[in-house]
Amino acid sequence: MSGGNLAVRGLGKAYAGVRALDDVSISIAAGEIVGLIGPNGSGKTTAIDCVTGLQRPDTGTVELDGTDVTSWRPDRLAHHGLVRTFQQVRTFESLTVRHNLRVAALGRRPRSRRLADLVRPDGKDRALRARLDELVDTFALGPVADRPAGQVSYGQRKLVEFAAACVVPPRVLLLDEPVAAVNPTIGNLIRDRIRDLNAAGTTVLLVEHNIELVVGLCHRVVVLDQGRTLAQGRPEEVLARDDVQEAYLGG
Ligand SMILES: Nc1ncnc2c1ncn2[C@@H]1O[C@H](COP(=O)(O)OP(=O)(O)OP(=O)(O)O)[C@@H](O)[C@H]1O
Repeated sequence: MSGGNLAVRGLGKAYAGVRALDDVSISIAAGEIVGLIGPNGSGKTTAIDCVTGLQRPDTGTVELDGTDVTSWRPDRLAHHGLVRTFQQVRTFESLTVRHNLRVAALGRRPRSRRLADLVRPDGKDRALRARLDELVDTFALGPVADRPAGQVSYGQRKLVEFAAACVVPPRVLLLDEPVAAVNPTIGNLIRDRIRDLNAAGTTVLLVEHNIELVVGLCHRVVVLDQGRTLAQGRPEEVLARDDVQEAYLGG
């Protein structure tokens, strides 16, 4: 995998009078894990939404490996290796866990190949089946792989969502609270998978309230407060700052 540099400059976004982001700039070098943290409502999800094309920023630009991708649609960004997960899981509830991964895999292919794969009998689709088996295995989803996603635990659905984002290893992965409301076993599994992906070359932007996870994983953190960048730097140094602690207590 090559590339994975993300440069966000001067991002601004307002929702009906609420200034969610104000002149936010974040640069992430290929291979980094950067934490985007801050109190509730500080603009973290809005930042991810603007970077991944779900929201159109009012101001600012997003560059992926030097290409201006501002306001590109999410599927176009995914084809260029920029992928996200959501704070609230978005699995297809009536499809099995394995089928959810298959849909994600087909979604990452060019349209022409997607159609061919959909009509191809499952048995001939060996490479895809092998990749799905591998994901089921590494995300510990074996026991529930053939159950509808709507019938597995919330933590397992978080794993499905994460695994779906990795069907093709992304160049840049944006994770929106991947361990929120999951048990420690699943939380540790998710932490390990983030490490593995990063070791294989994926750049990661991690939005997370679990500070232990952030400190354990991130090379740098960026702190947002009321839509503005309050601080950035090494996790231990930034978290020790009085203004950062005050922002959290006030949030
Ligand atoms: N679709 C929307 N319409 C109106 N206001 C919104 C919308 N989305 C977010 N906001 C507001 O924008 C601000 C930033 O919200 P955002 O969800 O980006 O923060 P956050 O840091 O991700 O919060 P949390 O940690 O609670 O998930 C908040 O004041 C929020 O109420």
